[in-house]
Amino acid sequence: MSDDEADPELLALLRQHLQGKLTLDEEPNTGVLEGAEYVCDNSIDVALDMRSCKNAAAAIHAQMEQQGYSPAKWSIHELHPKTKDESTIAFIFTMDLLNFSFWSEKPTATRFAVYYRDQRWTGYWSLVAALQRALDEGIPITDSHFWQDEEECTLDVLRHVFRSCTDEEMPLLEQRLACLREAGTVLYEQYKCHPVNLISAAKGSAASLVNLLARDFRCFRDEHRFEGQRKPIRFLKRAQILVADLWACFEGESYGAFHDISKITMFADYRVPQILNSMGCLAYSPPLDAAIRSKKDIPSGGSWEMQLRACSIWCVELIRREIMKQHPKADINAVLIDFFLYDTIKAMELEGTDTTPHHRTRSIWY
Ligand SMILES: Nc1nc2c(c(CN[C@H]3C=C[C@H](O)[C@@H]3O)cn2[C@@H]2O[C@H](COP(=O)(O)O)[C@@H](O)[C@H]2O)c(=O)[nH]1
Repeated sequence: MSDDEADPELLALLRQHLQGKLTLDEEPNTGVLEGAEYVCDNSIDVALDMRSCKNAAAAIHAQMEQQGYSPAKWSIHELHPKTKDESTIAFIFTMDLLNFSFWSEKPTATRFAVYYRDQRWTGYWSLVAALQRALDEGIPITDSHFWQDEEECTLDVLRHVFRSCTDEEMPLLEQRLACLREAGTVLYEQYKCHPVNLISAAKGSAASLVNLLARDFRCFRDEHRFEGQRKPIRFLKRAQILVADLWACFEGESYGAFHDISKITMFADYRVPQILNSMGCLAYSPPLDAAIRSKKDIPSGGSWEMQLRACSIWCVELIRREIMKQHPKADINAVLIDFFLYDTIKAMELEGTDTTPHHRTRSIWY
């Protein structure tokens, strides 16, 4: 299609709008699920196994029921903030700005770890622990003015904030500083220096908030072209998990009140594909399986990586639909299923029962 021809999807939307069927700003959508389905339908190295998805749906629902899985669980995690105010919004915004790429090839004893409250924290929890520790030490790490101050917020200060109790440094420190700088500038220029104004701008819509983050912050715009296609596929993982963390932390009230939270999909990271594969829901082609098992680097934005991310999103959506089919009254969405799967694979890792390794992609997207 030549550049001067309008996008057929846009034409369809405008036609519906003109026919009064759709008020554009009433039905915001992120496009993540549609993109995931498209890539999944065109994947040859990752496939969904429907029988395993059905079995997984039954098992996940039963365990979530048994554990009373709900948004309230989020605040129970000992490192997550407990107050329900603007400082918590700033904490969650900072956390999900930097919520990426903690994996290490080193063994547990020497991998990057943060020592805080008498414990060694690794992975995602090392991020949360480091932010809490910085605040305890009087470093305004969640303040966007600090992020913009090149005298105060230097790479060395960030090295101190994320200092490890081993010899390994936190991965991608320079990229993390760049994310803080960019976010500080955008918040200063467009949102009166505080992410609470982003939430207000979204007017209670989860999809709108995700779209605002992707539109205004380059470091949240997690979208990539699949096999040279013209239109990028949107994963928006950190934008989505930011909205989900707000929703869970505030238990769907106040700053976490989103009428369309069901529009948020699974967060395409490196942990949930791992458990979906170990449950038989995701199957890999022999070359991809071999690459993952031998912990080879899977390049960000490559076909394999996009198939892994998209099929994981679509797989969780099919599991969610199956749960709703088996239990029409279940109060479950993709966010809660995702949180449950992440926590489950982390528990399996702690017990040493996590069988296949997760895929290794180093990027700022997840
Ligand atoms: N899909 C998905 N990805 C998640 C999380 C979380 C933590 N969420 C907490 C909040 C509520 C939940 O109950 C969790 O307790 C982190 N990650 C991602 O995983 C990777 C870190 O892995 P590891 O290095 O092993 O800790 C990294 O890409 C990080 O961005 C999640 O929930 N879902």
